[in-house]
Amino acid sequence: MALPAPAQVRPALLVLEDGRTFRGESFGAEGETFGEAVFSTGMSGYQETLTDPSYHRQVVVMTAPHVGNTGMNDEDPESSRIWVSGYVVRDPARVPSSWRSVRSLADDLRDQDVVGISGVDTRALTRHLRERGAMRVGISSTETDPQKLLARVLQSGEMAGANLSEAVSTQEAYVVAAQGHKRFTVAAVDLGIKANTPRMMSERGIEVHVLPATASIEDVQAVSPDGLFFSNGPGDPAATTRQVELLQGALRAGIPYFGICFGNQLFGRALGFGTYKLKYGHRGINQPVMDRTTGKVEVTAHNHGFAVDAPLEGTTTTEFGEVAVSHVCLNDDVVEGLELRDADGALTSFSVQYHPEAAAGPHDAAYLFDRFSDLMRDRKDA
Ligand SMILES: NC(=O)CC[C@H](N)C(=O)O
Repeated sequence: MALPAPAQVRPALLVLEDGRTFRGESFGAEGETFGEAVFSTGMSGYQETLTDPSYHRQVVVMTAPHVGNTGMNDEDPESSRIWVSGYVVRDPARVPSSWRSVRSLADDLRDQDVVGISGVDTRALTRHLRERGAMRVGISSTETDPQKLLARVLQSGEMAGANLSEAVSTQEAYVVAAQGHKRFTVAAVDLGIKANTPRMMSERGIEVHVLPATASIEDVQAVSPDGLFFSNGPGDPAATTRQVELLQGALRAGIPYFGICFGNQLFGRALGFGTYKLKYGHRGINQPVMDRTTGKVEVTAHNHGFAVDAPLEGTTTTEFGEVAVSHVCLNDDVVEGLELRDADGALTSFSVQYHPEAAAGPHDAAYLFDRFSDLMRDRKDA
C-alpha cells in the first residue's frame, strides 16, 4: 500500500522554562499551549494516557519513538476527552492500522484542539527533564521567536500549588452497576477518575456511586457505603484541603477506605504526613514495586509527580490507628502504598500510589481490588 503524502508541514517550536529550545513540526491542533513538561516511558497505551484526567495541565513527552500506529478507538478512552495540554512525539504514524481504529491520533488531537509537536529529539528532551527536573514548557506553531515564547512560558501556571481535581471531576453523581450478584456499595469520589476503575470494581460485584470532588460527608453517608474510594487526579495534593477533611470524617465514621494515586497522597495527608514534588516523577508502565505484605514484586503502571513523605520503616501512631508504608518503588524507594490498622492489627484502610486499574496493563496489581473487597467483607462482619 502506498503511504499517503505527508500533510503540509508547518513548523512548531518547543521552549522549556530554562530556555532550552527544540524545533519540530506542528502535530494535531495548531496554536499555542503551556503546561508542565513530563515524560512517559510507556511503549503502549497512548490513548489511555491522553484521556487520563491526571494529565490535566501537563505536556506529555512520549519516549516511545513511534506513536499512533493503532490509531484511536472508541473502547479504550479513560474519560470523554483528551486531557493533556500538549503532546510531544518523535515520529507519528502516518497510517493507523488496527481493526479497532476509527480515527487517527493527529485527527483526534486536532478535533479536540490539543496542540502537539512532532519531529522532536524526545530522547534529548527526556534526558534534559531527567537531569533538570519537570518544568514548565510552551509549544507554539504561531510563534517563531523562542525568546517571546519563553516570556509567556514564565508567566504560565506552575504545577506546585495547583488545586485541579474539582476542574476535572464529574458535576453530577452517577452509578455504575455491579455485574452479577451485588456484594458491596462503594462511594467513589471522582478527583479525575479513569473509566477502568469503576469497571474493575463492578466486575467484583461492587455497585459504584461516583460522586463529584465537592461531595460532603453527608453525600458519602447518603449512599450507605461499605467502603469509600478516592481516585487518581491532577494537581498538587498539598493544595487540596476539602477532600482531606472529607476523608478524615469518613475515617472517624469507621468507613473502610481505598485510594489510588491522588487518593494515596490525600490518605497520607489525612493521616498527618506531608507530600513533596518528585524531581521528574514516575510515568510509565514497567515500574517495580514491592508489596511488603507478601514480599512480592509487581510490575506496575505509574503516573505521579508528587509523593507521600512517610517513614519507610516502622509504624506511625495516628488518631485513626497505626500507619505503615505497605509498598515501595524499587527504583528509588518512593512510598507507593500506605496501610492503616486498628489496635488489634486488623486492616481498616489502604491506598497505593500506582495503578491497579492500569490499561493497557500491566495487571500484576489487580489483586488490590480483591483486597478492597476482602476489607469491606471483614469490616462488615466485624
Ligand atoms: N495520577 C495521579 O493521581 C497523579 C496524582 C498527582 N497529581 C501527582 O502528579 O502526583
